[in-house]
Amino acid sequence: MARHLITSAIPYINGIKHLGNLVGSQLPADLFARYQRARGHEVLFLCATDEHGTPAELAAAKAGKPVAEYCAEMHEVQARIADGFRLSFDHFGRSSGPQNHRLTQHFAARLFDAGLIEEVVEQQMYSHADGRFLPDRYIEGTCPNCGFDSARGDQCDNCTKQLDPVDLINPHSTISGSTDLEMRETKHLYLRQSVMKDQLESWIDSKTDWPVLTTSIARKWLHDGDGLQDRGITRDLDWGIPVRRGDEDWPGMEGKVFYVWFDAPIEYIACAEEWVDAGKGTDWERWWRTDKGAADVRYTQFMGKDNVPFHTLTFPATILGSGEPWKVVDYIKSFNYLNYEGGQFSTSRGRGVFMDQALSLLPSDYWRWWLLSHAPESSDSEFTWENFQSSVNKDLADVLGNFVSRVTKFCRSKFGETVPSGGTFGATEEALITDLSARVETYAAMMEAMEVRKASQELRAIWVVGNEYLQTAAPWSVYKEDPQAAAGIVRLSLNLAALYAVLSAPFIPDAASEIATAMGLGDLSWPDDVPSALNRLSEGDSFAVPDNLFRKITDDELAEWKQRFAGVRD
Ligand SMILES: Nc1ncnc2c1ncn2[C@@H]1O[C@H](COP(=O)(O)OP(=O)(O)OP(=O)(O)O)[C@@H](O)[C@H]1O
Ligand SMILES: [Zn+2]
Repeated sequence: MARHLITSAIPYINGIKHLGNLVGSQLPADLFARYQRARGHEVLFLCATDEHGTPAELAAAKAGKPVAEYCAEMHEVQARIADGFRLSFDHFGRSSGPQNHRLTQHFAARLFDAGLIEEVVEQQMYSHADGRFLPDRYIEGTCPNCGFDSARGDQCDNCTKQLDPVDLINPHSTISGSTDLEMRETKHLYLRQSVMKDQLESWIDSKTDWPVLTTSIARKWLHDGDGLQDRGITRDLDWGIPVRRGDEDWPGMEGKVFYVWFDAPIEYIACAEEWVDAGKGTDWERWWRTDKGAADVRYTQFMGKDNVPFHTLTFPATILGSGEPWKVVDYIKSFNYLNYEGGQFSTSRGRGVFMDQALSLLPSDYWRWWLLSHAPESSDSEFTWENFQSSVNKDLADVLGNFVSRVTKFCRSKFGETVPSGGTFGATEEALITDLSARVETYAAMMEAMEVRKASQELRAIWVVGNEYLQTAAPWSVYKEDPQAAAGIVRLSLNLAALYAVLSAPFIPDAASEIATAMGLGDLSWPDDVPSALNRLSEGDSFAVPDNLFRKITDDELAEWKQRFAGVRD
């Protein structure tokens, strides 16, 4: 039995996530976790909300709530929606929890002792009207690069250039609108990533099996311009993890907090501690400390491309730089972007379909199937309502749903709701079993490799094979001449339905469990081989005809939804 630690990029707290966020991180991580559990492996699957930083403060201010209260509420909202999508986290934590405070302060102390943190006195924008510094998104102005007039202090949303507040032309405070700003001295901590460049580079070079998307982004940051830059890891903000050196004060850093990108990945570790503190596990270090039992853990991370630099460089620099035996990631599965109807999904602009809205239209399996089978792996992909309708109707309703419905209904009409006896396997059945054996092997290999689209294609092909078999074997015709032979075909087909439940569960867990329940399958453990899997239901076992598993999306619905989601969410 292998041990898999799996983390999804932690979703930011400032709103409900869109379908792009879901398919770029949590959903494929869930697919992999479900698959590894089905294979009998020990899995710890963690996710959390990412709660610090200026966007959280701004969103709370807009909602008229204290930021801590806002985050607590939004965490509950995100947790509930994650449940709705059947995301099978072992724990869904919070980066603002006390565990993460302690660990983040601990790492900062270790890095300081190792000479990897530098104290820098620098100039930052100070607003007289607001009586505070204006980091990141608290300041807006004209982009020096492209001329966009509402570029933020940390980045221009138009040209994506990373900015420093001091770069902005005609800057103003986003709190008060005031332009009465001045440059003031303030002290900040910098993580000396540049010192670790060679170590990080040879570590990245050793990852020859990683997606090119992951390693190419890491290399770009290692080499572009003057090479890997040191990064400011503190901010003049109230909301965040106070800058402390372990449990001691940090002279000169009073009133400052760590930057969100420093503490967010540390939450992957803190979340395991939260999992124990919540009474769900007993030993978190067994997953995270190689000196305390984590040496045999395989750690896989899932994320969208914009998160790659922090996971390939900043976070590894943090944990390697600590000099302590923390588990380092073994594989980073990254994704391109899912776009929406000819443009981008955007939380800030309310563009696209958001997770809560999706669930109000259709059950989660419909979305899970479409999103995973169109995952933006080798390039960006695009959600269109037409494509969604066509995939759902064809793959789920016409292929899988139809197969299960036809075979169970036919059996009930001729043999009743028990698996019929009699009949033998002929050449058609032998060919089917050979074909399926090869396909199931390919499917498993694709799941193992996290080739999400290819795995979905193979699963669909496995469903198609069943339909074709039923079409060729035609038990409804055979029955007229030879009911025994028809019984054999039906028994095999019922077993196929049961096998489909097992194989499909990582993608569409609700439908899979409906099929399994209808077939009287007690467990969804992975088959050792196809021939024995097709004997799981024996003669005389009872089954039920499941309710219509999937319904079709009508043209009227398509038109209505397309229009409803064309604008901007309020
Ligand atoms: N359009 C997209 N397609 C795929 N993955 C995405 C997309 N947008 C964001 N992601 C990924 O979603 C995960 C969660 O993102 P997060 O909550 O930080 O929002 P974000 O990146 O700020 O997105 P947005 O700006 O649209 O809110 C991250 O791993 C991110 O890389
Ligand atoms: Zn710009």
